[in-house]
Amino acid sequence: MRPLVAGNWKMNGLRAALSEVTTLAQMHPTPSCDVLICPPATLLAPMAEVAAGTSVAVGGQDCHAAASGAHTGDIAAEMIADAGGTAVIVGHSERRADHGEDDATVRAKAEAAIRAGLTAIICVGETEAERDAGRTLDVVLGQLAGSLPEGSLGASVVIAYEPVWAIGTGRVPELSDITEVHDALRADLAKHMPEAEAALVRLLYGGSVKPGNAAEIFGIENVNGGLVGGASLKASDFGQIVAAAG
Ligand SMILES: O=C(CO)COP(=O)(O)O
Repeated sequence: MRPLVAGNWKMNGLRAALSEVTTLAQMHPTPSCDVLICPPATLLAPMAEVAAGTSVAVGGQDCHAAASGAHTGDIAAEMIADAGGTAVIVGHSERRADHGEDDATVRAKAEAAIRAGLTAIICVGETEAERDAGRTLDVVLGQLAGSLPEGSLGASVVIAYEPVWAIGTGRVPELSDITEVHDALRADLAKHMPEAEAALVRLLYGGSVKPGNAAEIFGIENVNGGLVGGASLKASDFGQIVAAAG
């Protein structure tokens, strides 16, 4: 399966940062993975213009479930597509925590993404307390069951496993722990869609992915790429991570 290496810029990036995309595309004109950057909404359209015709695709970090309407401050999946985006992250733990998004909300957003023709990158992941209580698989598989739209096709969804305690902390699970969760996700997907579709779903790992650890993480069988935060902001770092997926 062709890996996907996605960068989540979170609430970082002014227009001057668009040059990072040009640099990244020059570093990797023909990467052996799909490359995606999800900038803040203000940069979606200009980044899509800069990235047009290059190896870099552009996506959103969140969308509303509705296609339009009285939802001040929100953006619709259709708007992301209209701005030139091809994917959107939904259910990131920062959205779940900061905005009280539950699985049903995340599912509705994923449905909206698919409706708009975007790839829905659905995030799941346990907190440190949940891991310490031995509940990692319960939590992650529960979020998967609750957040995945009914009848999803494998190519239209991506699952990102992001342990909350590994995000922005420099702490990464043992490779055996990542393996366990990704194997469980892969097996569980077949309960939610036909096996041929489940086999097409890419499973990303996210949480403190850096140039120095990307190759070993991407080497795990059911890890099909990464969702990268801090290390996606600079092409010099992100380009190394893209290379590690090759
Ligand atoms: O949350 C993440 C990506 O969505 C991971 O962030 P970091 O790579 O900064 O840990």
